[in-house]
Amino acid sequence: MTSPPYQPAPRTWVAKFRDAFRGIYIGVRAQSSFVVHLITAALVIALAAYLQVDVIRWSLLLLCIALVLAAELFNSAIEWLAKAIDHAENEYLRNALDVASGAVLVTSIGAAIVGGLIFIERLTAM
Ligand SMILES: Nc1ncnc2c1ncn2[C@@H]1O[C@H](COP(=O)(O)OP(=O)(O)OP(=O)(O)O)[C@@H](O)[C@H]1O
Repeated sequence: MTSPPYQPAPRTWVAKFRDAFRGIYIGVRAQSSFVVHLITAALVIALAAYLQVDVIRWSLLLLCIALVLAAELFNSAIEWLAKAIDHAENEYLRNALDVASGAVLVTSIGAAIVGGLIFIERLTAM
């Protein structure tokens, strides 16, 4: 027997933001690798402050951090969906989960390259 379709009540903007922050909280809690990303982000911010990078480089570094964290949140969302769809082994879910992990890897490599270029340029100019 299938359940009737769930129809959420219309939400206020406050409720939309509350749900979005709830999503961030759940996404962070579900991903053990978030700790690594947060520690890396803190180190990048500390190094950028120490090296006094300019506003353009600050923007690039913060954008990279946001991209990696957003990719992790999407990865977490797909993991929750996968759990809802099937608890048995499923080749399609395996592909979806691996593609989502690949997306996190791609953004992390890109962020590492951008951060590396910015810090190497600043350090060699000192
Ligand atoms: N239902 C399934 N059917 C087939 N393969 C699966 C299934 N669930 C998970 N997997 C495989 O196991 C891997 C890890 O699954 P999952 O991402 O849920 O675990 P995790 O330890 O929470 O991962 P992460 O370290 O990204 O948090 C997936 O990338 C996928 O290859």
